[in-house]
Amino acid sequence: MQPIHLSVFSETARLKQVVIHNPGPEVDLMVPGMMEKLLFDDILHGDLARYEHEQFRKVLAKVADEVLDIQDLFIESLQDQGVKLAFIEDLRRLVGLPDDTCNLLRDMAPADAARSVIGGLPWDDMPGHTRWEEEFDYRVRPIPNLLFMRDPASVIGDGYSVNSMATWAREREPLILSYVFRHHPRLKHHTDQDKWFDQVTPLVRGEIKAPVSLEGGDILVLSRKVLAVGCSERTQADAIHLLAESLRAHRAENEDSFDHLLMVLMPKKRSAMHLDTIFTRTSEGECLVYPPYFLEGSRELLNVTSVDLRHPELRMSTQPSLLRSLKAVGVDLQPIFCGGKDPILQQREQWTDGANAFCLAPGVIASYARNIATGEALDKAGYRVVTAQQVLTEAGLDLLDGRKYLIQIEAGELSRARGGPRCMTMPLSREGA
Ligand SMILES: NC(=O)NCCC[C@H](N)C(=O)O
Repeated sequence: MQPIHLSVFSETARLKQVVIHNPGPEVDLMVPGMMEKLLFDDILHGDLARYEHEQFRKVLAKVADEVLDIQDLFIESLQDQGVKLAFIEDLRRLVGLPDDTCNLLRDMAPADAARSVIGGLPWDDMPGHTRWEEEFDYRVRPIPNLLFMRDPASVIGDGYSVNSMATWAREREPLILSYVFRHHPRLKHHTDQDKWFDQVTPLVRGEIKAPVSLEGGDILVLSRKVLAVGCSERTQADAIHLLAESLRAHRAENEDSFDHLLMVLMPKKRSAMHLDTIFTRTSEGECLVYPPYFLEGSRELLNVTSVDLRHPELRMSTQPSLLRSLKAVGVDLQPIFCGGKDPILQQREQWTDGANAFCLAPGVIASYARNIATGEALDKAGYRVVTAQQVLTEAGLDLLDGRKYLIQIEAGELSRARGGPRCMTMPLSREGA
C-alpha cells in the first residue's frame, strides 16, 4: 500500500486524494421524530441519495487520483485486532456503551464492527425502528452525518486536526477519524507531531471533561500562508485559539508554515452553520459568497480577527471585512454572488448550499444543480456550465483543459441533509506543496 502524504496548502489545487462517504443504512433508519436532533431537515430517500452521491464520486474521480470512502479506511484500520479492541474501549469511554454491546462489537469481524459503528446496531428484540421516536434507543446508534466528511477532521498543510463536534449527533465521528489517521497503513507514518488539534484523545483518557468545539466546515486553507477559520455556531473561539497556538509553535520551527489565521466572526445560526456555507473559493482569483456577510456597506458585514502566527506570542487585530483582510495578506479575491443579485434568491440558494462549492482543480467546481441563480452568476463569470451526466458521458470533455467549469450535481435528496459538495469531502492531498 502506497503511503499517503498529507498535503493541503490550497482550496483549489488539483485534487490528489480525497475522502468521502456514501450514505449507508444510517440514513435509511431515520424517522421524522429524530430528524432535528440528527441535524437533517428532512428524511432522505436512501437509494436516491446514494445515487446522487455515487454520481458525485464519479465526477471527483475524473480529476482526483483517488477517491476513498472513510468506511473502507476505517475497516482497513481495524484489521489489526489490537486497534479494533482499543477503538471499542475508547468508544465505550466516550459514549458509555454497556459491556454486552462492547462484547458483541469485539466478536465482530472488522467490516461488521465498522458497519455497526457507522450504520447503527439495533437491539435484537427491536420491533422495526419504532423506538427511535422516543429515546433513540439503539444498541449502537447510527451516525448519518458522516456523509459530511468535511467536518470531523481536517488536513491543514502537511498536518491534520481531529476536530471536536458541537453536537451530540456527531460526537462519535472524530474518534473514527482519529483512529484512521493514527492506524491506517497508508497514513500512520504521520505522527502526533503532525496533529494540530485533538480534543478527543484527552477526552477518552479522562484528561479533559468538556472539549471545545471545532468543525472542519469552518476551516479553509486559502493559501500556503493563510487560513480562515469561522467562529460560528459550531466552532468556539477557544478552540480556534488552541489551533492557532499549535500552528504558531509549528511556525516557530518551520518558516514554511502558516503566517496568518483569520478568524471570521459569524452569526450563530443554522443557515450559516459553518464558514463554508457562506464562503468558498472557486479559482485562484475568485470566491463564492453570500453577499450580505461580505460586501462592505452591508449591515450584516462580518468582522475578522486576524491572528499573526509569526511571533512568540499570538498577535491579534480586528478588521471589518474578510475580503479586505485577505487582500492585506496577499489573497485578492473577486466575489461571485451566491443567488446572483436578488436578495431573495441569495437567501434561498444559500440555504440550499449555493455558496458551498467544491474545487476539484483551479476554476473547476462542483455545485448543486438546484441553485439556478448561482449557476447563472458563475456562467457570467466565465464558468462553462456542465451537468454531472455530461462530465460522465461526453467523450472529449476534459475538465483539466484550462477552462473554468461549473459541474452541476443532482442533489434533490442530498441537500435535505443540509450540506453541500464541499461539506461532503475531506481532501488529504492536493497538487503542489
Ligand atoms: N461543512 C458543512 O457545512 N457541513 C454540513 C453538515 C450538515 C449536517 N447535517 C450538520 O448539521 O452537521
